[in-house]
Amino acid sequence: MASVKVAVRVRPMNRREKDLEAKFIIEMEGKKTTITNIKLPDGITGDSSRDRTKVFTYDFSYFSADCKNSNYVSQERVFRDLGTDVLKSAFEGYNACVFAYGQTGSGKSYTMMGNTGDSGLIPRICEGLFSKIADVTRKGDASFRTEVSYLEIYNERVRDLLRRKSSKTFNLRVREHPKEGPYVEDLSKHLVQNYRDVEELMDAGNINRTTAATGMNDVSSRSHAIFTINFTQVL
Ligand SMILES: Nc1ncnc2c1ncn2[C@@H]1O[C@H](COP(=O)(O)OP(=O)(O)OP(=O)(O)O)[C@@H](O)[C@H]1O
Repeated sequence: MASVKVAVRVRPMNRREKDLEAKFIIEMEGKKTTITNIKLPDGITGDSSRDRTKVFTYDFSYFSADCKNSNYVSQERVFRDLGTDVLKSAFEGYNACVFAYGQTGSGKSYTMMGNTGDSGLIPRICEGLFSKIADVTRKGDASFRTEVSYLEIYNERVRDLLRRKSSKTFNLRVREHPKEGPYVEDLSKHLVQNYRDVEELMDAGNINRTTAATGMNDVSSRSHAIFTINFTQVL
């Protein structure tokens, strides 16, 4: 299995874009994503040396703007393509990570969290995780301890989103463990038994994020949140 997989997903146009009669400049076929520079309106000069078309190849190119498009995929399919390997690796003992990158409103939350009734990657990964843990525990092979942490990096400072305000909430230090690699000193860990517990902690942490606490939208591009689930086998 490749150690890194990259997918790009195009969301449907929103009301504003439709009102502006915006045109799609992205096309997808198989793994390929093609971007075509639009023709500049008469009178506006651009850099004529730029290629009109650029083609990129990713592990997956998903086109969500038209359900009849051959590159349209369901949330379930996104999970099968990207989430199942994460689960497999985690149970093989590897650290696994999924992250979404993109500008405000580009569809990160939709892909990661999904909607009521059609969940995204994180709920599906958690469901898979807890169901596998339940399976193994039922067979009496092992039992597990599952803990979560939630932090925000804002203005290059690390902040614990799940701890009541104290000296250990803000400005946490990132350190390097000789065997286990980088970690955040004093980051709180919270025991969870099921996805409901995970969801409650995510909701609590989201309230503490700088964007929510200040109501400032412009900070969202500088605020990065990292949610970690750690499960260890208890003998
Ligand atoms: N693949 C998709 N299919 C259908 N609708 C989508 C898709 N991706 C995003 N949307 C819709 O687009 C809007 C913006 O998406 P979303 O809130 O996920 O963006 P975001 O990148 O998380 O934004 P922010 O950084 O501001 O939190 C939402 O209304 C969402 O439902």
